[in-house]
Amino acid sequence: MKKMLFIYNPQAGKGKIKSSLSDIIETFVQADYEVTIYSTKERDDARRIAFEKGQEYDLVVCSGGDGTLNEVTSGLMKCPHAPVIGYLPAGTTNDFASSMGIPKNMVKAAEAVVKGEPFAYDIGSLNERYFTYVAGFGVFTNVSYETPQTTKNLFGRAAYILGGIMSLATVKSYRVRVEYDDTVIEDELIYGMVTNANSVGGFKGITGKDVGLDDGEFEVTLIKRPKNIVELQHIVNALLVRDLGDKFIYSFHASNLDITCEEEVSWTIDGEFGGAYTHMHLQNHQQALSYLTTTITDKQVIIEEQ
Ligand SMILES: Nc1ncnc2c1ncn2[C@@H]1O[C@H](COP(=O)(O)OP(=O)(O)OP(=O)(O)O)[C@@H](O)[C@H]1O
Repeated sequence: MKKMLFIYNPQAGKGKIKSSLSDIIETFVQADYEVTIYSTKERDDARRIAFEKGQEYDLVVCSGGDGTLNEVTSGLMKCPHAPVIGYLPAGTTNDFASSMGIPKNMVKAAEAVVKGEPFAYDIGSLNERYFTYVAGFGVFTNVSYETPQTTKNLFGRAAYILGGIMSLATVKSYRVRVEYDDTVIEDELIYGMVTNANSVGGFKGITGKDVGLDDGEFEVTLIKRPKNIVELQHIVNALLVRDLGDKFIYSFHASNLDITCEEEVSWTIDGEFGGAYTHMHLQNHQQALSYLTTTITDKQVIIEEQ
């Protein structure tokens, strides 16, 4: 029998897993897995258990929101021989699941795990921290982690959007130097996003075209500081129509980038607080971990509406 470690966050997404837990376990058992179950009790539990125990299993499946997925990813990135990963999304926005075509229904996601093929996916790092699909700073980025879990659970996705609008009232900017390949950008920015995803904050297509989840490159989106409300409105409109070629937006691909700023820049990583730094090195670890999916094959990315 193949051995599976199943790590789940019972609190994620209004405790969504509770009603389907027995169907999920049955799906795994019917597929001949010997399942060890770990229910997380607090922050960092999922990272620790994935790091300490992950290598003893053929497969690690995790269930939770982006925070739990980030913890399992971070734990397994420290393992010399990481097993394949399965993911059952239970959070609020589930951007990673959208990008990977993983069903939002948890039992269907469990079926996709047992039927799925491994897809070798790029993992990012920001200094010492790993991220699965997004590292960002500036306006919009506090939306997720400054929204308390209870509020997220009550209002779900609307809380993310509302938080974004509220934070526009006090737009903070950062004078930064960004270096990648042979290019240097020095500018005042209100927002920066380094992604390996098709969907961020529940918005599909916001990271640009030609997104390869296994190509060793991030998509980078930087937004310049608007001088007045008209320019701000112009930027919001450009984002709504996904016009990343706008004059206020830098949009490019890079494998590595260095960002420096005289003041500390607070980051969000996969929707949780990711630390504050003056020197930031972002690196793409190409195809570092494999995730099971039924919808991405032969390096072709198919985006499915669910
Ligand atoms: N039993 C628990 N009680 C409270 N918090 C937990 C528990 N287990 C894990 N956590 C922490 O809760 C945080 C948020 O969890 P997660 O992201 O999985 O769910 P979510 O917030 O509902 O989803 P999303 O972030 O996609 O909205 C994680 O950082 C995780 O470490």
